[in-house]
Amino acid sequence: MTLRIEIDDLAKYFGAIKAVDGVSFSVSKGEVLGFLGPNGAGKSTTMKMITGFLTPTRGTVRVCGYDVLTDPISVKAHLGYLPEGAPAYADMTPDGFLKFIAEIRGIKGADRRRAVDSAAERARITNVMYQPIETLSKGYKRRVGLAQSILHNPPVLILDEPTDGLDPNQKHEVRTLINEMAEDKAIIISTHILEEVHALCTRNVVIANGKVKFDGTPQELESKSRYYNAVVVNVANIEQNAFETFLKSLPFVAQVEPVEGAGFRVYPKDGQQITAELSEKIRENGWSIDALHAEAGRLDEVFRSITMPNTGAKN
Ligand SMILES: Nc1ncnc2c1ncn2[C@@H]1O[C@H](COP(=O)(O)OP(=O)(O)OP(=O)(O)O)[C@@H](O)[C@H]1O
Repeated sequence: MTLRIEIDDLAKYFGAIKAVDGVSFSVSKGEVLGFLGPNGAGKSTTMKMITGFLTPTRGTVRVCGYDVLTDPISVKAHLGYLPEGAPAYADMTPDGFLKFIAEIRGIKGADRRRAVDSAAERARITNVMYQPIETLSKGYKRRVGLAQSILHNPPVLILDEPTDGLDPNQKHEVRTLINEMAEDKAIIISTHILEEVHALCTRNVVIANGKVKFDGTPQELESKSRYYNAVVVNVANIEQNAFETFLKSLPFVAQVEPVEGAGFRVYPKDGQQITAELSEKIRENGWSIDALHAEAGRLDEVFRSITMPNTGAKN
């Protein structure tokens, strides 16, 4: 495992606001770290400190072994950063903007053309290269930002909500691009989208109120949800009260609650998978199943259970 990003006791205070308060984690080559948390948790502030755009109040950041405070130029050379929102320089074309960024990064001559063409191709923007950025759709603007971040083929990528504002097809394309790049880079992405946690991330760090609340795999994260492996089930040819009693009598069921117009939500004992067993028991009774599906976890609900463990949510 090659450590590419090392963050130790990182903090940023804005007056009395502790935006980031003692965050530590590291990211290795081949990892895509999903950096998650509710609004105002401190994600963007952390990313800005990793990329050298904000000076920490306390703590250290090392990128490929270079300290962001003492060696900011080496850090910037080794990382690509997609900030929130759209690129500045709205009156430039993507071609002009990318050439300009290449120039700043010291990429010249034939190398510059090659770097611009390759980044444009990977970010799928070759068809809009000569159109002013301000006239592009939100999705294309986002992809121009992404092209900028990978222009110098950096070993480390920091992407702040890379799929924000994209339609489902564009989201899919950007996720594919990130997956393509994942093998030989260390990547941090911030996101609000649970689907992305599964589609992209090998590991997740959740922060809230500037502190790390969780560091683990996507599966471990999802298991924090009270809906983890819960099943919603409805049958046609049995009276509802009798069906509820039957469900509660099953040995692998912890809890049953009615779902408005859709039967019952069944919570498993010990978070186990119960879909197959449950459908078998129902069929044994000769009832026909109208609906039976595992509950999809919800990221906001997972955040709640991690950050507010005393509200009845699972912890
Ligand atoms: N320049 C600043 N001056 C004062 N407070 C700030 C500044 N930047 C951020 N904050 C505060 O720091 C906290 C963390 O903000 P940050 O933008 O890092 O959160 P976030 O997790 O990225 O949120 P979101 O998901 O909404 O983008 C918030 O309370 C925010 O208001």
